[in-house]
This record gives sequence, structure tokens and C-alpha cells, in this order.
Amino acid sequence: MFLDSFRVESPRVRYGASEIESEYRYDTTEVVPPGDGGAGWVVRPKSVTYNFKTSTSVPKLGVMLVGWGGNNGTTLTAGVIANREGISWETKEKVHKANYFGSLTQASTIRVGSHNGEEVHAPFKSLVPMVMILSLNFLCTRYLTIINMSKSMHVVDPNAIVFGGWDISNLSMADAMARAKVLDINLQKKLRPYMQSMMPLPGIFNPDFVAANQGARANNLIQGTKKEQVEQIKKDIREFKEKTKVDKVVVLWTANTERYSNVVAGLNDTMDNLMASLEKNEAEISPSTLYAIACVSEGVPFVNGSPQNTFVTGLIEFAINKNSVIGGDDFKSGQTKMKSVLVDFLVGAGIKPTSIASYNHLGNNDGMNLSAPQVFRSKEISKSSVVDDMVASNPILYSPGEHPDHVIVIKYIPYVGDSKRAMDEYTSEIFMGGKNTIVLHNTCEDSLLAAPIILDLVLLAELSTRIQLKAEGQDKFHSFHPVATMLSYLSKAPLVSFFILFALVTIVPPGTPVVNALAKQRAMLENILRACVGLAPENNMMLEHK
Ligand SMILES: NC(=O)c1ccc[n+]([C@@H]2O[C@H](COP(=O)([O-])OP(=O)(O)OC[C@H]3O[C@@H](n4cnc5c(N)ncnc54)[C@H](O)[C@@H]3O)[C@@H](O)[C@H]2O)c1
Ligand SMILES: O=P([O-])([O-])O[C@@H]1[C@@H](O)[C@H](O)[C@@H](O)[C@H](O)[C@@H]1O
Repeated sequence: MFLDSFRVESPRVRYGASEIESEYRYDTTEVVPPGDGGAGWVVRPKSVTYNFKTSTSVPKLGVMLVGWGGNNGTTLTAGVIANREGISWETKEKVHKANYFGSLTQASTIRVGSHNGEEVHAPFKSLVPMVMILSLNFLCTRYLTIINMSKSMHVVDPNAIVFGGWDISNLSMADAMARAKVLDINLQKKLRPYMQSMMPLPGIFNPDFVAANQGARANNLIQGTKKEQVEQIKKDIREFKEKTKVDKVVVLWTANTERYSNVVAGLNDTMDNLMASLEKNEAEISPSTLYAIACVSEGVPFVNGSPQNTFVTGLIEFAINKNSVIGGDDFKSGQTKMKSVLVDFLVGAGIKPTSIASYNHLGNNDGMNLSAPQVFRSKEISKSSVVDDMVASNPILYSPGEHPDHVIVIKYIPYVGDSKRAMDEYTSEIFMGGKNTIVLHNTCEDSLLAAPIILDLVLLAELSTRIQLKAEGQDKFHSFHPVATMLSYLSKAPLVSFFILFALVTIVPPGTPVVNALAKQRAMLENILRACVGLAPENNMMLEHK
């Protein structure tokens, strides 16, 4: 059974004119070390009541992409237009219709319960109001549903998302889409009229942070000092907002992977040092950090879709100080997403992965940029850190300091273009000295995996700014912590707040654990949104059927 939308009927949930309020009992545990009596460690169940307030004033959303003219940026823009206009196109197989497959918010469902023994599901996006993009055929065929949904979900105008952004290449989005060679040509032909007038704003470029081969496309640049570049980005954001009349803007980095920035005491380790370095036009501040400084200054959420350390500690402190959302890093789209499922399954089943070899080759511009060793290193870090938490969770399998051999290889082969070929080999120790080797081969257009993930990132980043919460004992509602750990399901290397800071509103909790297991990340996100409407976490116990 499937519901297009639903309302929660509970004394602890109130649907107001402009917000949903819920009272939620958060059941958790505290682990207590041996007491004076030496009775050993104990685990105490603990319940904390939280109040949530979710604004239902869903905005007309502007999304500004850094790297808009890239494979991902053009593919996402094209996909949203195709869905919004209900475009279909012919290939040798069949007539295709636009869809949002691969988007958690647009194409996945949640279990809301059961009715007469039948499981009941609803769209993930029906949990709380978020910016929706309604396709033309959905609008036409499900008009009554929309009327009902709009009453309960404050669904926004299908033109809710307005795209814009920056690129160091001056191609129009139509020409950049053609350059990307991701989408079928018959679809591209139908989209060209919508995209040929979309022009990227000049970007901040520093050849020291990317592969030398990227210089050839750099013909659309902001000149001046780093501070002047930051001021230009801030001006661009304001002018975009004014011109498009959007209510909110989210900025997302889908530009090239950069080499890591050196984090140096006195340079970028604190907010004050970072700002002072900006004034001094310090060379070691990367373009991505400059965009992030501009966004935090404007209070605009900034999401990093690439693996570099854009969020140096000084930037994180700045974001906390301004209470401005930052999130990332590196879209979790294919090989790593699979790894965060497979290793979680193996370790969770008491099987010991001992060697993981992850190889892939691709021929797009991303792959060409990654052919530079210092740039590849950023990606190698994000792709290999994904198993650390799972390995650390099971000392029955792994001795202290022991971990699987883990190798990441990425090669650039122009001929295959955006069609990434990933090959993985997982060898594990099993019962009584046995060995098990799993080999995977995974081929697809990398940008068709990443584009829906970018959509989810910007929608969830926007949603997170409309949620306020208050734990029992706190006298004021406050936002989530600016470091948006809610986005971890979509990131290879989830950004967490790893140091204690006295922020303006809240004391940042001690180091937030990094969780990479995909199922846990999805459950965390779904359960937080369920809490916003007073629903218990999905525990899969089904006691009523036991
Ligand atoms: N499945 C995926 O595609 C995937 C998964 C995870 C991460 N990523 C990351 O996403 C990013 C984009 O991937 P892509 O395939 O679209 O790459 P791409 O090279 O096609 O696009 C990047 C775009 O950014 C532009 N650019 C580079 N530096 C810029 C700057 N400083 N300011 C503005 N524009 C700039 C380039 O001109 C290019 O158009 C890469 O960093 C990649 O590693 C991609
Ligand atoms: O998401 P994932 O498939 O693990 O990792 C991908 C890499 O395998 C690919 O080589 C790179 O170009 C993409 O940017 C992405 O990072």
C-alpha cells in the first residue's frame, strides 16, 4: 500500500499555519565506567525529550553551483528542466521519460506503518515539507493529489529551483552539456533552447590547486586579490538573489577536485588567522575556501561535493561563529557508496575483510584533473577513509591498529568519457581459516549518479535551515549545528565538528563520531525527519507480528 502523503495524528504533533511542532522522546543510552564499588561498566537507558519546530514556509530556492559548466552541473540542470517540462526523448531502446532515479528525496520511500497486515509506504519527501520539483506529467496526471499534498505539505511552485553559478570556462550550459557528452543526443537537442542562454559567472581560479591540464579551459576568471575575489562572489550571490527573486540560495561546489590546503598555525587554523591571511592575500588559501568564506559571510549554506579540505579549521570556526551551514565532503555516488554497504555487511556479519582493492578508470574532465598526483591524493583520502569506523567497531575481528589492506587506483582513459568503469576486489577471512573473495564490476555515467545526489544535498541543506530544536532543560530553540552532519549519507568523507567551541548559540558537543555505514546514515536522516513529525524511529521490530 502506498500513500502520496500523510499527516500524523498525535497529541504530540501540531500542524500550525506556518510550522509543524513536535514533542519527541529521544531514547538513547549512556555508558558509565566502573563505580567506586568496581562493579564494572554499565549501560543505562536514557530518555531526553526534544521539541522540534519545522517551518513549512518552503522557499523559492536558488541553487548556485561552483563548476556549473561541468559534467555534474550541466547534467543536474538538464535533468531538472527535463523533469519540470515533462520532456521525453527517443533512443534505440525506447522512448524515455524524465525521472529522478538516484535521488533519495525524490525517488525513495519510507515505511509509515501497516494496515490490515499490509506494509504502508510513502515518499521520503512526504516526511516534512521540502522544495519539490513537480514534473509536468505529475502535475497533469495527479492534480487532485497535488491539491491534497499542497494542503499538507505546502508544495512550492514547480519552478522552485532556479539554477545559476560560476565556471572558469565561459561556455553556455547548452554547449557545456554538449562538451560533457553525458546525456543522449536527442535529449540534448530538446534541452538546448532552455540552456543556451544560461551563462556561468566568472570563477576564482588558482592553477596551483588543480592539475596543469585544467588551465586550457580557464577563460572566465575573476581577477584581483583574494579579498577582492571573495567580495565579487558575495556580490554575485546578492545580485543573483535580486535578479531571480528567489527566497533562499544554496551554494554547492561541483568544480574540480583541489589538492589539500596546508593547514598552518597562524595562517588558516583559526577564524581570525584565516581572515588576516585573506587580508594579506596569502597564496595558500584555495579557491574553494574563498567561495566558502563568501558564502559563510552571506549566511548562505555551502556544500562541498569534492574531497579537498575546503573547510580548514579556521573556516569551520567562522561558520560556527556565523551559524551558517557548511557540509560535505565529496559526493558518495558509486564505488565508495557500494563499499560503505559491503564492508558494513561483512563486518556486521562477523566476516573479516582483509584486503580491498578499488580500481576505476574514466575519461571525463574530472578524471583528467585527477591524473595529477597531488589532486588524486585528495580523492584517495576520501575514498579510503570510508571503512575506518566499521573496522574500529569490531575488535573481535581486528586487533588494535589492525585494518584491511586498502588500495585506491584511478586512471584516466579519455575514450570511455563519463562512463566510469569501477572494478573492486574484496578478500575476507571466514570460518576456520577460509577465505572469500568478492569481485565487483560497475559501469555507468558518473554524472548520472552524482546529479541526483547534488539535488538531495541542496534540498536537505535548505531543509536543515528550517528546523529548530530544543532539548529538555534548554530554554531556547536553536538550529542544528552549522556543520551539517545530516548530509553524511551523501558524502564519502562526512564533515563533522571535531573540536569543542563556544559558539554564539550552543556549546559544540565534543567530537561527533564519523559514521560511514550507508544504512546507518540513511536511518539517521530518516529518523531525524520522522522526529520532526513526532514519529518514532523505524526499528524494524514488527513485534505485533512476532
Ligand atoms: N560521480 C561523480 O561525478 C563524482 C562523485 C564524487 C565527487 N565528484 C566531484 O565532483 C566534481 C565535479 O565533477 P565533474 O565530473 O562535474 O567534473 P568536471 O571537470 O566536468 O566539472 C568541473 C567544472 O568546474 C569548473 N571549475 C573548475 N575550477 C573552478 C573554479 N575554481 N571555479 C569555478 N568553476 C571551476 C570546470 O571548468 C568544470 O566545468 C569533481 O571534483 C569530482 O571529483 C564527482
Ligand atoms: O563516488 P565513487 O564512485 O566512489 O568515486 C568516484 C571515483 O571513483 C571517480 O574516479 C571520480 O572521478 C569521481 O569523482 C568519484 O569520486
